Amino acid sequence: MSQKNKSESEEIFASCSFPSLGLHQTLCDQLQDRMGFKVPTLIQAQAIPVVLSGKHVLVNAATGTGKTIAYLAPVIHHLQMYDPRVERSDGTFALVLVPTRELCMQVYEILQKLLHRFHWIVPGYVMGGENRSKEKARLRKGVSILVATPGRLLDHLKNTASFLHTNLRWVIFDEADRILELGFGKEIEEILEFLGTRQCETDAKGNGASRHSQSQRQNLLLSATLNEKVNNLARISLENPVMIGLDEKMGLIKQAEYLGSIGRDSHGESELSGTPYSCLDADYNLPTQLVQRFVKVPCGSRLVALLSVLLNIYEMEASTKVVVFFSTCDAVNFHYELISKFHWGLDVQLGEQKKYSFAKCKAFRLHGNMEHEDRRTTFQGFKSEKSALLLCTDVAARGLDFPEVRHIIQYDSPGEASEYVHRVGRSARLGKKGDALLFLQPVEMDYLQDLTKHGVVLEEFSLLKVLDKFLMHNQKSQRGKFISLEMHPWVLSLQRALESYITAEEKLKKLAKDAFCSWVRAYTAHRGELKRIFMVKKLHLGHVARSFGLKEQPSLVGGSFQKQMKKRKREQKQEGLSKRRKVKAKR
Ligand SMILES: Nc1ncnc2c1ncn2[C@@H]1O[C@H](COP(=O)(O)OP(=O)(O)OP(=O)(O)O)[C@@H](O)[C@H]1O
Repeated sequence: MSQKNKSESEEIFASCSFPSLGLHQTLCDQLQDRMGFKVPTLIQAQAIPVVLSGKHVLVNAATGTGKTIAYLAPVIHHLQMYDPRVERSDGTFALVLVPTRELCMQVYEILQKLLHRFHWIVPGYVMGGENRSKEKARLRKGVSILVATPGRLLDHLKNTASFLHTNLRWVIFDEADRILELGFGKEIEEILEFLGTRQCETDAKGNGASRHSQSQRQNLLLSATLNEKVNNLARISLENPVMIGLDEKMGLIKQAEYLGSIGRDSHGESELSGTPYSCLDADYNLPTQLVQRFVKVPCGSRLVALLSVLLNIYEMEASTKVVVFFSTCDAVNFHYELISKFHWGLDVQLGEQKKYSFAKCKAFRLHGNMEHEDRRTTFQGFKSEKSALLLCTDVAARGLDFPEVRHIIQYDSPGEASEYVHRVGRSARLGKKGDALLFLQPVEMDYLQDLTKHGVVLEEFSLLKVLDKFLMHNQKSQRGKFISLEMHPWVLSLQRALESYITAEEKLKKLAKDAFCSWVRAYTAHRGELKRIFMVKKLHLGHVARSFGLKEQPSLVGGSFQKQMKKRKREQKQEGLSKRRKVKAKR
């Protein structure tokens, strides 16, 4: 092992074994034989003993560091030791709340593997999009460890009388920040109300006597980023939590501040010793081996730049996995259709015909407007391919563990810096290499400062070098001489080819127009501080249209769009008015 690899793996893996953390031998064998995990990751080594001890825990650690096992293993350890053995009729002992359906499936699949030798502990899931009656039937039979998305869980808590949770001992919020950002805050409050906030209040309410006296409630909260909403959830749900994985460089003062910020007394019973700490300034945890770059591209050349970057990646590495993030479902649909169908034939000197295909591998798409079953197939398909391209919205940004993703391209910028962190976190997992590339237009460069505020620093990627590679024979003498990207011969000819192709393909043209409209709408929806950077006023809509391969100016495309924009403005005005009225009324 080279020195570099050695130190990288030392940063990820601990120098102890799973049994030494206190886990049952059969479970350790299962981790090794079934999952191939020989030693724990650092975060697992820190978290497992604490979770085993029964304390409430807040885990804040970089993406891809093994948080899932850090909570599942201790829960299974305890459950498999219950005497009498847990039975289906005992209902649910552990509840794992996750933000998305894909993450729900992912955690459930890991659970299935871990429980292979503990057949009496039954895993299960409930999530939006699934058949309610089938879920009801499963809950009626009994599920020992339940993975759930918040909306559907609440639905069952309210409407499925046979859902037994009087033995509930663990409530785990995985990707807590995302759950809250997706607007599930209200559902979470209601869920906590149903289940009792921190203690085993269900027993106190006399909802059923337990065969298992161990049922003292333990809540766990896991998040790769911390923010005010997560702090609030921590405040409501955790009792004297132990902080794990928070930034080592921060000292005790920061911990105390953090504990203060979530309303805990740092001199009280909170566990402060021995664990690394907090990122009050919302500095984000990013894998150190991740190479992060940005590319500055004028709006009208964005599509050509994206295709060229993809072409370059697959020419350099015949087999690799790439994820490209877009801001809207329509944009994903358009680019997916284009990339799957468009091949560019170019007459090269000597009469040769070179055909460029921009995805030399299987392409997938994933977004929230897809049918549930299609989402599931994409998720599994992209996971199992060795070389593949995934075009997606932020539905794929959190928690999903796609093995071996090397490149993350953020074609549309992510908005909040925390979203940036989660998107790039789909690569460079567990010490593996990763390259992240963020597309920015010249008018958006201030976004880099916003990232810098959170400790994220990006280097510039030289797109011209990539474009020069594709120069035709007769243009090669001019290599390195094009200063303006828009005038680069490769850009000009590819753009022309794209525009003719899209104009000729009715279906694609329609997709391009829809994508154009929704893209501009999404651009207007940037929040707070970011509005100053991503300003529609600064955009040249004709150039935006070019970035969807449209020759027509937006006025031709935008009849319905203009109407929608007007409607939106009216609605915003109305909202503003009613808010102001409410404020007045309060006063
Ligand atoms: N001890 C281990 N040894 C080897 N691989 C491991 C170990 N623990 C976890 N992994 C693998 O590491 C990858 C990342 O794990 P996981 O998805 O739990 O990370 P995470 O911290 O939850 O990431 P995110 O914040 O993005 O959700 C997975 O592929 C998992 O199978």
